[in-house]
Amino acid sequence: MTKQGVVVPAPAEAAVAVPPSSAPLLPYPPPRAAMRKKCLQMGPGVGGWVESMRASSPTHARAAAALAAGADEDRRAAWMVEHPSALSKFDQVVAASKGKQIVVFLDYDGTLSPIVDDPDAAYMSDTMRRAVRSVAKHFPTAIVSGRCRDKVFEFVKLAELYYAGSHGMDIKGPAKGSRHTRAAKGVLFQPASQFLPMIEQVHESLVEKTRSIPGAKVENNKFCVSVHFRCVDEKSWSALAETVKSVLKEYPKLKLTQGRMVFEVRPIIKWDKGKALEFLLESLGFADCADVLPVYIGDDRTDEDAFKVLRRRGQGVGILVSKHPKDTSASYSLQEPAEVMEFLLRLVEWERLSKARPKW
Ligand SMILES: O=P(O)(O)OC[C@H]1O[C@H](O[C@H]2O[C@H](CO)[C@@H](O)[C@H](O)[C@H]2O)[C@H](O)[C@@H](O)[C@@H]1O
Repeated sequence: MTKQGVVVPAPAEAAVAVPPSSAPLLPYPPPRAAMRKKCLQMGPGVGGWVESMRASSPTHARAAAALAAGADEDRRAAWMVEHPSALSKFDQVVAASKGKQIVVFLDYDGTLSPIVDDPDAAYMSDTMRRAVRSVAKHFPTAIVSGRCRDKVFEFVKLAELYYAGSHGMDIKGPAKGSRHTRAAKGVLFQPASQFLPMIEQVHESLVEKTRSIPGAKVENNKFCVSVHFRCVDEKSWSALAETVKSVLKEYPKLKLTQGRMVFEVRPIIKWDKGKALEFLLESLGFADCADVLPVYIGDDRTDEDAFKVLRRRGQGVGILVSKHPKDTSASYSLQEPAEVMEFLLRLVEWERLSKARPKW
């Protein structure tokens, strides 16, 4: 690794299952569900990948739910006890922030924008943008996304936020200062910069090799590459998995993880959304600080790295956006982006009111 901006060597990340911690992280958290790491490394054969692709498909989730409607209801109710709605438990969530600075971390796809077939058309609504802008007026706020940083900025269009693109491998401070953040125009951290030429290469190769698979879409996210299969016929999934696997054989310094109907090709450095969260807290002056409450909202497997960091620090609120029960290290849940917006607006309103309240 070169010295500039790079502090992380590139050892292979072990695909070990993380044992669930039984220790409570917040004074109030609901018990944590057992966590199973679902990161796909080079290990599983194509069969395992296809099984995992199926598991991430909403059609399959619905079919499974229809088959076991009763059992599913029970499962969901039990899951909601462990991961209650951050809206219905709003008072509990904000009670944890007493005397602390809230810092807000937001994933983009599936959290601020609804999931759509075309990744280039995953627009955020103006009302959501207004909600995020209001949040940023009151709290330091960061967008943490798997997307290329420039691309996610094009969608969000708010200069007062921190942005961590490429799953946290490309971090930039706000171009415009706010009451909570001073403008920190430059790039703050790019731990995978030496992988840029390799990512370019693998992107080209994946585009070329998947061309014959209808619906496959390869997206260059600068320090990582996404291979989408949302629009690929299920009959071609194993061909796609086989193709991706064969391309990656040539790149032992890259690893494969899976998101929502997408393969994510990433450098094997030990850097993820969780590390980005810690880096940003440090940049904001909250390293090893008890007076901060990070609130992280995300919907994807890659957001689990951030939820785990909050668990480990025993500090903060992890909120998973999901309609269905999922293994997660988050403490709370919200069903969809519309609920995320409601939560953000309530947070702003609560902050306004608490400032207006006399301090006895
Ligand atoms: O970390 P995120 O901001 O959630 O980014 C993760 C991936 O999001 C995008 O893909 C997902 O959203 C698309 C648009 O709704 C959808 O078509 C796709 O199936 C989802 O996986 C983005 O296109 C990827 O590059 C990101 O890695």
